[in-house]
Amino acid sequence: MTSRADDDPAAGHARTLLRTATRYSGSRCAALCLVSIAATGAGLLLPAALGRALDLLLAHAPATRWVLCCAGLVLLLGLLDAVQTVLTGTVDARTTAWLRRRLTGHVLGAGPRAADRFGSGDLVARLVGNAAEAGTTPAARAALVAALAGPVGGVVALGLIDWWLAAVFLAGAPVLALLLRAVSRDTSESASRYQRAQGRIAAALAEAVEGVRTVRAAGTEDRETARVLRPLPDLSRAGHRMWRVQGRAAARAVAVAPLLQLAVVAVAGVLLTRGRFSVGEVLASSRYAVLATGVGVLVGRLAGLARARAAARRLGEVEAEPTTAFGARRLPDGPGRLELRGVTARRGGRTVLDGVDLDVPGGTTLAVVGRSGSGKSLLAALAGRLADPDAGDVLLDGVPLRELPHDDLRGAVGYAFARPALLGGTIGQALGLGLPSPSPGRIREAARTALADDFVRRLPDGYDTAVADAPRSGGEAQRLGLARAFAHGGRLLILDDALSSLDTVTERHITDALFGDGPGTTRLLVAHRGATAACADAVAWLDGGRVRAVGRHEELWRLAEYRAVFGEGAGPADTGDSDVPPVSDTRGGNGEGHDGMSGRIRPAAAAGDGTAP
Ligand SMILES: Nc1ncnc2c1ncn2[C@@H]1O[C@H](COP(=O)(O)OP(=O)(O)OP(=O)(O)O)[C@@H](O)[C@H]1O
Repeated sequence: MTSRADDDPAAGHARTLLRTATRYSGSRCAALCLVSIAATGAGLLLPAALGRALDLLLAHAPATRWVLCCAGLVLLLGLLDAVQTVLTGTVDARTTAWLRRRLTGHVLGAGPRAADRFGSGDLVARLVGNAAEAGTTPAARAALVAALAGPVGGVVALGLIDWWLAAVFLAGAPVLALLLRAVSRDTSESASRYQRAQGRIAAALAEAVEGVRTVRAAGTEDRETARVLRPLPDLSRAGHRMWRVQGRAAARAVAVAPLLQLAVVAVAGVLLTRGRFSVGEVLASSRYAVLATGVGVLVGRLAGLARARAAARRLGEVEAEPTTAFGARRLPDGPGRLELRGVTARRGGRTVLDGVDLDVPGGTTLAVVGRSGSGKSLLAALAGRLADPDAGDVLLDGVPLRELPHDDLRGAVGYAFARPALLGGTIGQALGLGLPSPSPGRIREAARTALADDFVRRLPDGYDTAVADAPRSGGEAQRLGLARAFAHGGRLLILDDALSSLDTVTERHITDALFGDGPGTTRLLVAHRGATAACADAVAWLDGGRVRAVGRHEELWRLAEYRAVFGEGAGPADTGDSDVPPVSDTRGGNGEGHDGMSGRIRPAAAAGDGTAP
């Protein structure tokens, strides 16, 4: 038998999230519940005290005690209301903060997958807007319990005065119950649609802001505005429906409740004429009838709770996205040997990498080349476990990356990207990101290697300049990204197109420094330029999801199709033979390495299709 959580994982996650969040604000929630119920109790006592005081006053009997009692209850109600307001605010704030912390950690733990699935704008809408709405759930539940206690207490009080009064009320109660059920269901549905439309607007807005230069260049501001706001009619329909549901419920309540109150007062009047009731009891009955039919408050509370739960469900969808699990196997000492064994990765329903095998000995540099979309960045992401393959394994010094603990893995692998995101308050902090104790000396040394030190020192506050106040070109940003990767260190350095915006002289300087830094680091380099590939010990040429060949750049350069990857036509070096040597041919005569690189970088036996194209 499957549970509801199995049927709808997002709803299951939403329930767990709300349960844990409620526990987090547990004592305040309990206090809020008690205060709300106490306020309802005081509200229930007031009519009885009022009735009693009125009877005594009409009978010219001493009524001071009861009048004081009424005044005390009114004061207490005011006080409890104030405490309730403060507690509701703090519970909402704490729960929202907890949800945002939890979801932010989860999104970052899930990696690029969450951003790919939801889009950054929608994620922001969920973590900011929906978290705030979902954060009201514990307080809304407490308020609902108290709001329910009012009508229930009212009916009980009517029954205590005379069972006829309760019977008259209960005869009409099913209509009210149906009304409330419809409010809860319809509001929940409309709130989900409303929040989804909000998310779509946020996602489109984030895209438009990111691409604002393209939009300006194309002169399509109006069209883009229309695209961003396309979900508005949907949003408006859902919003109107929400108000209609509440309005209709309130109108029905207005029609039904006074009828029930009138019926109760009529019965109380009959009992008064028969001498069974005093005037005070008639007053109390009419007040309790109003309390018992207090559906207006309930409608508001139920609608609020339905909106909060719809928002929590959207958070549950994010929470359902699995995070990366890490192992406990320690990384042994080693040179940084990287192995890909039968690595297959699918994206967008397409197999981008299909059973790739590579073996990169420690301390060597492998350049990965291939046409645009051939899977170079994906391979780089798999090599440092920014993503997991759908099949096969990636190993560092003999240990599958999946089995490594988070800190061992991140400490061992450094990354630089084509468009590095600089995170941190100052440039110095951004360069030391991820280091347990970033020393200024280490950061400066790394910046010098990346040829970034000069322009950083020219900034108003040098390394202490706020990232937001440090204008930088694409090449300067890349040099900062490289500096961060160099400062990070580690036995494996992955440069995913991280040199593409550098001028050729700067690139030459950096590659010289990079490849001359001794045998301590293994490097995987996504390269678009022949000059970059030429610096590497070997090149892995990706084509059609496979490693077409591995060899030194100058060796592969003899092949016209290889040259075509770099946009070069057939030249004097062209042998006229378009056949790619099988992988085994590229290894050289000893069957291990290639062209003097024996045993250094080689595809595993099955790597590459090994056939002529
Ligand atoms: N999240 C994703 N969803 C769908 N397809 C994806 C996703 N990520 C990558 N792809 C596809 O996988 C293929 C390989 O992408 P990748 O970025 O690795 O190529 P690349 O060789 O680095 O290209 P380039 O040289 O243009 O940077 C591309 O066709 C790309 O569209």
